[in-house]
Amino acid sequence: MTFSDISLEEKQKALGELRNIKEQFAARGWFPGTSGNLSVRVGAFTPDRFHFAVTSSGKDKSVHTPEDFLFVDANGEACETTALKPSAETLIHAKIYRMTGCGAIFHVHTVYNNLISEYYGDEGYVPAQGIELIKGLGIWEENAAIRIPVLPNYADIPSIAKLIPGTLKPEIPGILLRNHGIYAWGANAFEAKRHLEAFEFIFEVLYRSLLLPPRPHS
Ligand SMILES: CSC[C@@H](O)[C@@H](O)C(=O)COP(=O)(O)O
Ligand SMILES: [Zn+2]
Repeated sequence: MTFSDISLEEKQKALGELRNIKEQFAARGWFPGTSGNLSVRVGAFTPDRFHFAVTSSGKDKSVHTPEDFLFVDANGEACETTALKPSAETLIHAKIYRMTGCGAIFHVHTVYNNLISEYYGDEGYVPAQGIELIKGLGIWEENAAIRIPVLPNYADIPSIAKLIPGTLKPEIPGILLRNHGIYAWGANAFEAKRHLEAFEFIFEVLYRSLLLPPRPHS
């Protein structure tokens, strides 16, 4: 399937979803200082051939403009002639699509995901157990213990993308970059948003738990 085979309706639906998500996340303060990026896949998928709409690089994501998104292919190259630059982290999105075949990927920088990724960074994963919102990740096992992968935050994005196949765990729909932010994905925009919200809730619980004083002996 080429990009021009994908219906205009499907492309517009993807852009509408991105616009909605962008507005909601911006209202939560999840895009400080132009950070963060979003993408939604369109059309058919094979690991080597797919297309997605992605945020353009360096924009203020708290306002809507006609230059907010563009379509790219599996190599992160623009599908149409445009002056817009795709997100600097487009290759990370492309690698996650290639590995998972998912339908949407959302990346945000928050204080909680930064602090927790640094706290557990040396282990290479964030452990979590006994938090109800683990179910929001689609993991329904009783008292599930999960490990959320943490990758080093190299300045060279292809070097990060190369680590993804060895790091990504099929049952965990997200990866942290140390002291940077999280990538969360799902089969579609609804699911990717639910996963991202669940991760952020888990990080806040973990962080605040670290601050609780020891319980007095009873
Ligand atoms: C302005 S700090 C954030 C960037 O370095 C980057 O990590 C980021 O998330 C946004 O980059 P962008 O190219 O706008 O998609
Ligand atoms: Zn980032």
